[in-house]
Order: sequence, then structure tokens, then C-alpha cells
Amino acid sequence: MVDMKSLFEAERARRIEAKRATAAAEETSSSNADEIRAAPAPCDLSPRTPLRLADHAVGADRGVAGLHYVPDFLSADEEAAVLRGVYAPDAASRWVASGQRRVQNWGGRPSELDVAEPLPPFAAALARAVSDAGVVAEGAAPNHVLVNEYRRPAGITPHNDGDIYNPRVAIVTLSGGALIDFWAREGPASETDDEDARRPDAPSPRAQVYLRPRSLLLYEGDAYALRHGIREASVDRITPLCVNAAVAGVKVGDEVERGETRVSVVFVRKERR
Ligand SMILES: O=C(O)CCC(=O)C(=O)O
Ligand SMILES: [Fe+2]
Repeated sequence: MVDMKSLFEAERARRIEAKRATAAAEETSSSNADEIRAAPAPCDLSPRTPLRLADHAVGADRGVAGLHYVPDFLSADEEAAVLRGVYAPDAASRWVASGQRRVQNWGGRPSELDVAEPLPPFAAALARAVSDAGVVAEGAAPNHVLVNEYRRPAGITPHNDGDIYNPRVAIVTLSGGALIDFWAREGPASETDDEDARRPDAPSPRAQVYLRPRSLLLYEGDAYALRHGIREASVDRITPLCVNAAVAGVKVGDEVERGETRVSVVFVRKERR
């Protein structure tokens, strides 16, 4: 038998609650409109289980230890969610020009050990995914995140990340792909000029890794000690030095067009030493 009285009361309670919620929403939208507009975009990534890093080691053929490549670390939806965070209005003021690219630093600059700043949701979610996947030190989620944006044909000159990032760096690639070169610690590198790179005496990288969108690159140990760089180029030529060609779905001789933009997110655990 239907209890009309309690049905009636439930309906009345529902109406009162709906009215209260509408009033609260209006109140918030008038008083905090700017704050809400500037609120960071939420970013949900699915939970990760630890990866078996040995399954993703790619440098052995070229004698480079500590180089790992994980294809499809993010799904396409997750990539889109992270990119929404990178390009959210509240992050717009964080872009700083740096060489041919522009960068956002989160969690303070790499050299500022004392700056404690909460990471925005996209960076926190990705940092957690990287740490849950077990690709950074155990129990130590990254606390510094650098976002790089390259517009074709921009690259980054060969460099070593120095002590501050030691002992390992994880990089997630978004939107466009690129070939990263690992060069000897010292010595010349023909990183910018393709003509130069074709000279018979041109120095050659120790290894190359083709970075597909949504992949994760991890370098530590020997690979950390090398310099790394991305050529200024609109097309990446896959050579026998490319250690992950098969898993990245490219083959020697391929000329892979760069996308218009590549975004990379670099994760570091800064420690007071
Ligand atoms: O964009 C990349 O994958 C490399 C970035 C890099 O080497 C750096 O930020 O130190
Ligand atoms: Fe670097």
C-alpha cells in the first residue's frame, strides 16, 4: 500500500533541496564567478599498476643502459584531459619562452628547492600515474613538473639535465611525436642542421628514441649521463640508431612528419641534497 503522506513529504523535501541548491549556485556564480572561471580543469586518469620496467628497456642494442620507452602510457581520452589542463586559462600566465620552445614550470623552478607549490590537477594526476606505475623512486612522487611546448620545427639543443634532475627523468609526450637523440656526454653534435648531419664525418648519436604521442620515456643511469636533444626539423628520419623503432611502429628509412605541436611533460623528484 502506497504511503501517500511520506511520498508527499519526500517530494516536498526534494523541492526544498532543489531550491536551496539553485540559490547556492546563483550565489556562487555571482560572487565567485572569476574564481570559478579560473579554477583548474579537473583531470581524472585511470589507476595504474607498477610496470615491469625490464620489459620496456630499449637501449641494449646500442649499449645504453637505463633507457626505457613505454608506448600508450596514456589513453587518447587521458591525453585530451591532460592537454585541457596544460591549455586551461589558469595556466596561460605560466608560459615562459625558452629557446625555440615555451615552458611552464610547476612546483617551483628546478633550482628552487624551497618552493613548495601544489601541482595543478593535470600535473598532479599525471605525476601520480607516473609514480603509481613505479617509474620514479618508490614512495617519492614527482614534486616538480616542467611542460615544454614545441611548434614544428622547433627542437631542443643537446644538453645534460645536470645534478638537479638526477637520478631519473620521466617524460610523457602529448599531441605530436619527435625523435630524441642521445649524444655522448662530451663532444660535438650536429643537432640542428640536417645537411651537417649527413656529412660522412658528422658525429652520430649513441642512440635515438622515437617518441610517439601518449608514450612515456624514462632515462636513468648511463642514459642520464648522456646528453639528449631534439633536432630542429619538420621531418624525423628513422635511422638504425633508433632503438625503439618496432615498438614505436616506425622502421629504418621512414621519414615521419612532425605534428604541428608537441607537448612534453617532464617529471622530476627534487630532493634537498
Ligand atoms: O621534450 C622533451 O622530450 C625533452 C625535454 C628536455 O630535455 C628537458 O626539458 O630537459
Ligand atoms: Fe632535458
